[in-house]
Amino acid sequence: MRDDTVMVTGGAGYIGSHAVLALLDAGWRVVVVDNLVTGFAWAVDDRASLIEADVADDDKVRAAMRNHNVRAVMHFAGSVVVPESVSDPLKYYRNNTAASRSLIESAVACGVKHFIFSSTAATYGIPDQVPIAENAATQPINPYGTSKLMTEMMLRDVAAAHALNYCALRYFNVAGADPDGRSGQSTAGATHLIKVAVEAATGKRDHVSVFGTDFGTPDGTGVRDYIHVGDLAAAHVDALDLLIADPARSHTLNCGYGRGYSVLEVLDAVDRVTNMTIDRRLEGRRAGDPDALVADNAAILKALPWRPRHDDLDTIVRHALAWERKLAERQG
Ligand SMILES: NC(=O)c1ccc[n+]([C@@H]2O[C@H](COP(=O)([O-])OP(=O)(O)OC[C@H]3O[C@@H](n4cnc5c(N)ncnc54)[C@H](O)[C@@H]3O)[C@@H](O)[C@H]2O)c1
Ligand SMILES: O=c1ccn([C@@H]2O[C@H](COP(=O)(O)OP(=O)(O)O[C@H]3O[C@H](CO)[C@@H](O)[C@H](O)[C@H]3O)[C@@H](O)[C@H]2O)c(=O)[nH]1
Repeated sequence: MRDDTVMVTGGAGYIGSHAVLALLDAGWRVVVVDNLVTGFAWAVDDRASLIEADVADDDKVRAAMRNHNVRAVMHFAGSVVVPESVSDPLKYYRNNTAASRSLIESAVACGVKHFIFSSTAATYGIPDQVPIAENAATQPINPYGTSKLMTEMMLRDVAAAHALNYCALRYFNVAGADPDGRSGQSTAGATHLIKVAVEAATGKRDHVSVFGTDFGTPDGTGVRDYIHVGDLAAAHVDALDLLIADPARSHTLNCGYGRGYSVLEVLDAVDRVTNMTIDRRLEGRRAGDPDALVADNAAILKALPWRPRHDDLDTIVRHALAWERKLAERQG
C-alpha cells in the first residue's frame, strides 16, 4: 500500500468507479468525493472511502484532501448529457466549469501535486480530419464540449503558475464493463449506443433507433471509436505515474483505439454476441452528431506504457451485456 492517497471525484459513477478499482488494484489508497446525483454509493469498492459531497463544497473537499494526505486528484465528476447541455447550458458551465474551478483551487490550496481530468472528444467539434490528433483545432459544437475545454484551459494556466501538473484525457466513446463483473454502467435513462443496445437485448427496451443513415461513412451511419472502460481506467493509473515521474510536464492525450465502427457494425456485434436479432429502426439524424470521430492515439501510446487489452468490439459488447444482466437481476 502506498502512503499517499488519490482523490477520485465522481468515483460512484460509471467511469470513475472503474478508475477506483484500477487504483486500488495498483495499491493506491483512494478517497471518493461524489454527490450521488447520477452515481451510486454501492458502486464504490469497499476498500475506498466515500465522502458524499459536491466538488464545489470547499470545506468538505479541503478537509478530505488534508485528512487523507491527498497527492493527486482524478476528476470525473460532472454532467455528461450532450443534448441537455444545449437546452440547459448554465447547468454545464456550473457543474463542469465552475465546479472544476473550485476543485482546482482547493487542490492548489491543499498542495495537491497532480491532477487528471476527464475531457472528451467533444472538445474537437466537427473535425477537419479523421483520425483526430491532439493538435487538431478545438471547436466544440455544444456547451458540454465547451465546458470541458474551458476546464482544460484553466488547468493549463494553473499548472504554469503553481506546483501542480495535469493530464487532460480526451475520451472517445467509452463502453463495456469491468471484465470481472465488479462494475459497469448503471445510469438510468442512458443514451449511449452500446448501453442502449444491451438494454434492448435484456428486454428493457423493444428496439434500437439508428440515428441517421446519410452520413459520409461507408454504410451511411455514424462512426465512433469505442474504448473499453477497463482500458480507460488503466490509462488513468499510467497517466498518474507519468505525472509523478516528471512533475514539470503536463499532457493532453486522446483515449481511443484509433479504429472506428459504424452504428450498424455495433448492432451486428450485439446481435452476434446475444445470438438475437434486435429490432433496429432507421430514423433521422440526432442534432449535432458528427459523421465520424476516431482517435489518433499515437501520443498516448508514446507517452504511456499503456496498451489496450480489450480492444475488440465483441469483447466490449460481451462485458456490457454481462453487466446489464447483473443489473437486471439487482433491479428485479
Ligand atoms: N461516458 C462517456 O462516453 C464519456 C466520454 C467523454 C468524457 N466523459 C467524462 O467522464 C466523466 C465521467 O462520466 P461517466 O460516464 O462516468 O458519468 P456518470 O454520470 O456515471 O458519473 C459522474 C459522477 O459524478 C458525480 N457528480 C456529478 N456532479 C458532481 C458534483 N458537482 N460533485 C460531486 N459529484 C458529482 C455523479 O454523481 C456521478 O457519480 C465525466 O466528466 C464525463 O464528462 C465521459
Ligand atoms: O440509440 C442510439 C444512440 C446512439 N446512436 C448513434 O451511435 C453513435 C454513438 O452515439 P453515443 O453512444 O450517444 O455517443 P456520442 O454521441 O458519440 O458521444 C459520446 O462520445 C463522445 C466522444 O466521441 C463524448 O464526448 C460524449 O461524452 C459521449 O457521450 C452516434 O453516431 C449516434 O448517432 C444511435 O444510432 N442510436
